[in-house]
Amino acid sequence: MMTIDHIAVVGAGAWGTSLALAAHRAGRTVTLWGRDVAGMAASRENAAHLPGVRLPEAMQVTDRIEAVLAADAILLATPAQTVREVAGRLEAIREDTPVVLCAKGLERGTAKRMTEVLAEALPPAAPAVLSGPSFAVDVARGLPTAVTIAATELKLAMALCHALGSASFRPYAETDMLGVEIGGAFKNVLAIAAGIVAGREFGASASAAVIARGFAELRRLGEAQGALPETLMGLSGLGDLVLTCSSVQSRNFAYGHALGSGAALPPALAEGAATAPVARDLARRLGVPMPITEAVAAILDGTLSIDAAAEALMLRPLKREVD
Ligand SMILES: NC(=O)C1=CN([C@@H]2O[C@H](COP(=O)(O)OP(=O)(O)OC[C@H]3O[C@@H](n4cnc5c(N)ncnc54)[C@H](OP(=O)(O)O)[C@@H]3O)[C@@H](O)[C@H]2O)C=CC1
Ligand SMILES: O=C(CO)COP(=O)(O)O
Repeated sequence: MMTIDHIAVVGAGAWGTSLALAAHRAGRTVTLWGRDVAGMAASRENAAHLPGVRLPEAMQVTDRIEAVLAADAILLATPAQTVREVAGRLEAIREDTPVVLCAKGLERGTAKRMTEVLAEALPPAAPAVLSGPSFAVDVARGLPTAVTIAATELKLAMALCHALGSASFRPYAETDMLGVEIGGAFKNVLAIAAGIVAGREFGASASAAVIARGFAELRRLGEAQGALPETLMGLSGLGDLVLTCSSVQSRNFAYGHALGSGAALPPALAEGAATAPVARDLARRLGVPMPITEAVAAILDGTLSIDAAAEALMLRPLKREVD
């Protein structure tokens, strides 16, 4: 079996730092790269994103991209809209170096998935995707977490699972990269919808309806592109949807909650805000009905009020549930 000993993580935000800790706990040699990490390297703490979590001395924290290039596998954990630029900086990697995409989003402007972006920006990479219900702070603290790692070749996905798995971090291998990517990107849009529902105090029944009908949209969008239903019902689809639609710990949910309650929008990253209009346009192109996504995109661009969106969703023509 392919052996992965040295793991480099590109992106020293909440997720990149947590994944570096997971790799360290799994016994790997770990390099964490960030663009402004001198303070973190000295203090052994990511004070901005994971205060109070100590980084082990054995973990190399660096702003030198050359330190990443020799790794056996690279986890790319910067936000979705930066993946093209950041991947481009890795052009000197060895042919077929596994590059694991950890961002959850679609690229603005192109509507491309992260694997499509990587194929264009870094052709020598062997792509993989890591996604699933996993708050960075839970992973950083070593709380039990399960995710999916997908690659076209099962043996690469399995090698990555072996490299990252530990008693607190359990990856499952998968070959349906497309399904895993769609689940991870699209659940953020639905988490904003669920946040809006909670912030506007539409009630617990409405929250459950958004999760179930939102999942119907996720499934339709995924299947229209060839994703497997089992993947969409797995950790990266249904699993992450349930997590982020039910916790204010989710930045996407918190963003929606602020919209719904009229509070100031939080400054933290909410990937779903960029993905919503992209997913809406993609769905229209594919002829897939996605009314909740349409509503979120319209609320975000200011063309529809929350109350008008809720009324329009409730008064859509009555239909069979499974259609
Ligand atoms: N946080 C979580 O619980 C989880 C997050 N994810 C996904 O991981 C991705 C990253 O999220 P997360 O880590 O939480 O976000 P954060 O906001 O915590 O961190 C983003 C990091 O990316 C860095 N960054 C941004 N732009 C660039 C760039 N152009 N070049 C280099 N570095 C850059 C930032 O650097 P700087 O500090 O210098 O600005 C920052 O360190 C998202 O797609 C998210 O959906 C997935 C699962 C869980
Ligand atoms: O993807 C996540 C958990 O699986 C994190 O969600 P947020 O980006 O909404 O915080």
